Amino acid sequence: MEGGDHLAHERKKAQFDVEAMKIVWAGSRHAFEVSDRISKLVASDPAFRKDNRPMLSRKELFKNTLRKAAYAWKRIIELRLSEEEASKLRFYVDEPAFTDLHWGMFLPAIKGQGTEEQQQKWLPLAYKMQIIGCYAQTELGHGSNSSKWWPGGLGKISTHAVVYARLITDGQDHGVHGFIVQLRSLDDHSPLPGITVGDIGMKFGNGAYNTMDNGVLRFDHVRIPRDQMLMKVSQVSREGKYSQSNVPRQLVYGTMVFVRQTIVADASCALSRAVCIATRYSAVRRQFGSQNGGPETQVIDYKTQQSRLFPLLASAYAFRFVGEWLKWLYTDVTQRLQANDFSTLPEAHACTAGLKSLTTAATADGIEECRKLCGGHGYLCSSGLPELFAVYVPACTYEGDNTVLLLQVARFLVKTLSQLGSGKQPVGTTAYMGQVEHLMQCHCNVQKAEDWLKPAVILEAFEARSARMSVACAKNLSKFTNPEEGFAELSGDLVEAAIAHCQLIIVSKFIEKLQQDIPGKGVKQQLGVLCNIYALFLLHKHQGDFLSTGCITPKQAYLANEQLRALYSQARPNAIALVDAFNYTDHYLGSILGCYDGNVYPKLYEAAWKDPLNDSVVPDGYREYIWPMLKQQLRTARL
Ligand SMILES: CCCCCCCC/C=C\CCCCCCCCCCCCCCCC(=O)SCCNC(=O)CCNC(=O)[C@H](O)C(C)(C)COP(=O)(O)OP(=O)(O)OC[C@H]1O[C@@H](n2cnc3c(N)ncnc32)[C@H](O)[C@@H]1OP(=O)(O)O
Ligand SMILES: Cc1cc2nc3c(=O)[nH]c(=O)nc-3n(C[C@H](O)[C@H](O)[C@H](O)COP(=O)(O)OP(=O)(O)OC[C@H]3O[C@@H](n4cnc5c(N)ncnc54)[C@H](O)[C@@H]3O)c2cc1C
Repeated sequence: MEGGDHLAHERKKAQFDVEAMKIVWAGSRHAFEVSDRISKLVASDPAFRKDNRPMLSRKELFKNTLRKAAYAWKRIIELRLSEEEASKLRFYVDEPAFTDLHWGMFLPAIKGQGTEEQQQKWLPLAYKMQIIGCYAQTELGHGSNSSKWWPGGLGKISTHAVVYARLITDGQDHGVHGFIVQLRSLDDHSPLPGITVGDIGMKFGNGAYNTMDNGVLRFDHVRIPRDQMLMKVSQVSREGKYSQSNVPRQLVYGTMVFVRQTIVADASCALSRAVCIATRYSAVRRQFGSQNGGPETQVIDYKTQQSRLFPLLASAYAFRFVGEWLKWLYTDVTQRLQANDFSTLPEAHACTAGLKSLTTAATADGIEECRKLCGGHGYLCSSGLPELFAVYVPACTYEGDNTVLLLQVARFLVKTLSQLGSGKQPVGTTAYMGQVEHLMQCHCNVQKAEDWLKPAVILEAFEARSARMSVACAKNLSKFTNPEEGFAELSGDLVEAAIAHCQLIIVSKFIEKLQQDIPGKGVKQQLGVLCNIYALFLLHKHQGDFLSTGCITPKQAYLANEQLRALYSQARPNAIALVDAFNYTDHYLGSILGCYDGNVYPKLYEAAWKDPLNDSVVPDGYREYIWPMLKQQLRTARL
């Protein structure tokens, strides 16, 4: 079967308005229109070709990224793109570059930690890209103060960096502060005196994150002008006197709150991309199961395929909505900070850290699962999945190792519980802790499988599990005379309690989304199915927690699984339409297996012949190495 839409029969099965779902996914009609327009702009411009990335050497790859970045910037200026449009352009160009750190961390660090005066001096230069900055926090060896190691953009391109270093005045160590440091000459790009800087070397996977110049940086007696210390949080006077503003010191880490929030939104994009590929391919692929000489079974109809794929589809939507909410939370906390209200900063930190950890871990695992769901073809670069995995997986490490971040959440939970005694009522995502007495003894009253479809039932089960796990940790911690020793000893349990809390946040935000007015035929109903799949999949996966804390009975766990199977059957006819709703172009997906028309096999065949190895019938090296070997064996055989 050549040409045409090979997935048309699947698209006809949809029980909801796909166009309306596209708007829900994008966040608003305006966001959809911007995204749609920019994705087509990028897809139709050959300058943004990316299918050759895995074939290029590091130097070619990097130069190509510089070309794309310069070209993208030129187009942004020519087309007078807004900030929203420019960041969509970056998204669809789909290539990590030094510009990410410039726009995503260098600029926000100056905005968040610089004084008005500092912002006036540096931001215009940065906005016009007359200087290029990076974010230099991580060290080669922890606390060694020897070398910065890892900052993206540092290796070869940045002219400036926000460097995090200890401030010592009059022999007194005031802790870590941010400093704007010029690294390279603006004339010939050579490192300034006393500065050693370079790339740290090739990273995991071909193409992938190797478009980025992660760098190493050393200073030898480098003098930083006093007014280049970011001074919103604390200051050093001309006389060398150190003082602090009336704001919490934690604001020094504010850039991380911002970036972690964007990483959660990105997780839904990376996961939905992998899921789109695996879902379309699962509908195209037929394997075994033919009856009475009919066609073989589409692999998407195997229950095992559904039980691996549909929770990932549901997770992509769940991460989308929690990402939307997190953006709102971040905007809210930023407005409060501007009004000197710092009360919600700890919660914003805990939410961004915990959700970054959960969503990136699930997305990295999910991409790999999608590769397996595509069988052997998933391992081909032309499936798009190997590069997606390689480029995505460091998200589990950068912006804070995921386990370290969960420990931050655990500290926040323990602190919240300890404050209950003093009558402080928890708010926001920890409000449920205010009902801790009820949650410690409540009984789930599910009696039949459909009872698991009630949002209140699901919420109470997740709240009770989270509260009971946190309370158990707090009780165990109180047995230690040294709290830090206790925290270290119980860190495994604390991480699990933090995971339970963050899963509750994601489930509850999905449920809240469904309480909104959602237009479009069948759209809300499909989202309801996905929400229940997400919650019951988690419940099934973590049933050990739910059972051991006594939140549900074994019979109720069994009923949850029964309901989950029924939900998979409901999702099945809508699966292709649910991934179409992401509105990804074939260029962005970068995958033959996931192409919109499902015409997979001719495209795979054609792509194979484009591989450089197939440029000649006899490969380079044959004459040199193989032919003499064959000749030798022929001679031996004749003897
Ligand atoms: C080719 C095409 C190009 C196209 C171009 C087009 C042009 C583009 C135009 C527009 C484009 C726009 C694009 C934008 C793209 C954006 C993408 C951004 C991508 C970013 C990629 C990310 C790269 C990665 C960067 C990094 O990794 S940076 C390094 C990050 N490091 C960490 O995260 C370290 C983790 N460790 C911690 O977080 C530790 O907590 C700490 C901060 C190091 C502190 O540790 P310490 O031990 O000193 O303290 P703690 O005990 O941990 O905490 C003390 C108290 O502070 C509280 N706390 C901690 N952290 C925070 C925080 N972040 N916020 C608030 N509070 C915090 C903590 O709770 C403690 O409180 P207490 O009350 O208990 O005392
Ligand atoms: C692709 C990429 C891009 C990056 N970009 C930048 C950048 O632009 N700027 C920048 O400054 N940095 C950047 N980084 C560095 C990144 O932020 C760090 O790698 C990350 O914060 C983890 O720190 P680490 O490497 O020191 O890991 P470590 O802290 O050494 O972690 C190693 C292991 O120890 C465990 N561990 C560590 N501490 C604890 C603890 N307290 N309790 C329990 N377990 C613990 C961790 O869970 C992990 O398993 C980047 C990293 C990568 C991979």
